Amino acid sequence: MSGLAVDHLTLARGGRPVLDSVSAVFSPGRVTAVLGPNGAGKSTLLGCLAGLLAPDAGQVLVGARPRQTLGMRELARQIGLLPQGGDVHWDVDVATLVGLGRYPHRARWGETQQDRAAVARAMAATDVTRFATRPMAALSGGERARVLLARVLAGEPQWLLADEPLANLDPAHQLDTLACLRDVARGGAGVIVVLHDLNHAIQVADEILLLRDGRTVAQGAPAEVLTPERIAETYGVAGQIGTTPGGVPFIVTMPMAHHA
Ligand SMILES: Nc1ncnc2c1ncn2[C@@H]1O[C@H](COP(=O)(O)OP(=O)(O)OP(=O)(O)O)[C@@H](O)[C@H]1O
Repeated sequence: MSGLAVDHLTLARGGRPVLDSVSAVFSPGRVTAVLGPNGAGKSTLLGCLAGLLAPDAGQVLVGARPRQTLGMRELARQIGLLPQGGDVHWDVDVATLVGLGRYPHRARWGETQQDRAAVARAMAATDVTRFATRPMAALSGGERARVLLARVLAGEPQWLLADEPLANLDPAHQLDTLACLRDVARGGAGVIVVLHDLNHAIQVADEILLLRDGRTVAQGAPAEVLTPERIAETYGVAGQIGTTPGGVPFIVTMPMAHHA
């Protein structure tokens, strides 16, 4: 499996340019965090990568192949998307919903042992096994969010695209989810995750793609990309970068005026 790439991707939505000649390469076995202010084009980029949005110009390459040469089923096996703020509004139990994530792999004669094992692994990784028989409507927002991640994980995609997967999660489950994304990458898949919290990004990411106004500001290692200057230029806030006594890097953001 080689990389996933966008090459001079350009797209207007509502008559306005939303992606403006964005080029980037994503690597298997690595977590890339996509960062940028509201409206920067992060979700639009994921939509293009997943084949939900067609660019006006430029292209998405899956391996070395233009995305449009892949059939729907092949694309669904290769790329799993967890959309932003996704939810379900029908009466379905957790195990059934997670099982739907196996759909691109399902053989004609039904569920295999491999399907059942992948569903069990995905539910364990997201800590939803104990909800297996519960209807989705009987779960909290954060619990439902974890089930939706489990559905994507069950498909064991080669590329996991997750758009703000930590929204609605408590701090412990946020960290669990970041660890889960790292595990997915350790297993060889490429992970592309949209995040807002810069601390989550530096914790989880091998690489950061920073967008603003539909353009790439920078792509590279977290320490190279998230400098105080870039944080100021991109977000309009002051960022102070430090390290805990245990060696964990952190970033504190504050209004520019409060920055000495
Ligand atoms: N369906 C749409 N029609 C018209 N414009 C859209 C549509 N969806 C998004 N946009 C616009 O495209 C731009 C990029 O949106 P996008 O959702 O990709 O941003 P984002 O970086 O993911 O933002 P956020 O952090 O707020 O989720 C925004 O200015 C948005 O208003």
